[in-house]
Amino acid sequence: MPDALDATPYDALLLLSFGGPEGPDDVVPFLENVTRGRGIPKERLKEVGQHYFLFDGISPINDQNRALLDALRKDFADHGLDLPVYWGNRNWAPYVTDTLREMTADGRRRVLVLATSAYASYSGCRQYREDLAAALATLEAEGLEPPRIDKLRHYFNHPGFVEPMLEGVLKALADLPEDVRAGAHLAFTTHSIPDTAADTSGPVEGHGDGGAYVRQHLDVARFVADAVREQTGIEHPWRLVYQSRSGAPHIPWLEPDICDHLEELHGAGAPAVVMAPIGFVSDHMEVLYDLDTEATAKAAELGLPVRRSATVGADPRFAAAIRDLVLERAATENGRHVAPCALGTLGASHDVCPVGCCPARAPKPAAAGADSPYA
Ligand SMILES: CC1=C(CCC(=O)O)c2cc3nc(cc4[nH]c(cc5[nH]c(cc1n2)c(C)c5CCC(=O)O)c(CCC(=O)O)c4C)C(CCC(=O)O)=C3C
Ligand SMILES: [Fe+2]
Repeated sequence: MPDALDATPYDALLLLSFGGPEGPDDVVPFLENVTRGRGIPKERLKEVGQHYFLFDGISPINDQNRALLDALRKDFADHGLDLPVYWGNRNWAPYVTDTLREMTADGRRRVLVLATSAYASYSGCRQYREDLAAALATLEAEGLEPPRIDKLRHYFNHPGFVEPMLEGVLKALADLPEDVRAGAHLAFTTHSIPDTAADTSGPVEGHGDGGAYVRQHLDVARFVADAVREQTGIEHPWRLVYQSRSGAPHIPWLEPDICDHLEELHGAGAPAVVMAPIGFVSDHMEVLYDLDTEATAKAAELGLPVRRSATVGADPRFAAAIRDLVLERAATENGRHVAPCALGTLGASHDVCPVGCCPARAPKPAAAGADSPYA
């Protein structure tokens, strides 16, 4: 047995995720949960419902989170880190409020949160902090004393997130027919978000110049493309593109869309494309439908060979990265400095979201940040 690791002052980790339907009857109530008050056109909702029905109404995201929980528990146990791991979601059971109620009953007082979004943005960060604040308010209204909550820093550039991704891109390239491999383009993809949300993502100092969301993705994309060149000796042209746009058509969202990009590359004579979903932590519905179904069909129609590289999922290196981040944060809370791990040029992200980070359209209380109403 290695020496026991210690996450004091933290006494639990909460995996906080999106949630997804687990059968046909869940699809409509799930979509209602997701879109409450968010102004998504009815047409878009019908369309997205069809994506889920194509897969028997089952989102892969819940099983992927169960696999990640197993990987985290195994990694912690193997390394003598005695830290219980819980799971709660925004939009489907187990709901985060219920999980926090259970954690309160179990006597947990200091909780660290791991969100299944790696980058800064309202949808990927502050909205989860709002969910936590709403859960805390509910529990307080029930007369309970819920734990104090902190959130782990963004891990988009942690080696345990980036290295499996790089390996996936190399594998996808190797899987292309040899005659088109050397000329293949890399299309790094992430979730499109409204331009205004992108521009105000991350801390206030970076607003107005494109924002942290795009900057962070570009840094990862460049790092991976450079590493591919170092390992293969071939310079593959690359671009950051977007997928899964929703919202009304007159509102600008990040572009180009992956399907338009494939068309453009084909028109320009590209012989093959690797689609690398660097914005996603696991192969959830956006990856299975928007890339593996829609974009892959588009490529087939064009006669363009494509491969889709793997997401990090429950890779043991990712679980190890989370252990590293937990211990890093615990050390900081104890007044000790440890050099934070980060690849690329941006350095490690902040531990505590500053005031004004990734603002909402309509301000709401958000926990686990400098503007949290909770201690
Ligand atoms: C940045 C971002 C991530 C982070 C990346 C990450 O965390 O991985 C993410 C994750 C996810 N989004 C998901 C599903 C949906 N997102 C929607 C809607 C929206 N997402 C947005 C952004 C993001 N979304 C935005 C700006 C909207 C518009 C409405 C709004 O402003 O809130 C809608 C409504 C229908 C539609 O319009 O698509 C659905 C069904 C699932 C579950 C998939 C599964 O079931 O496997 C996951 C993990
Ligand atoms: Fe989404």
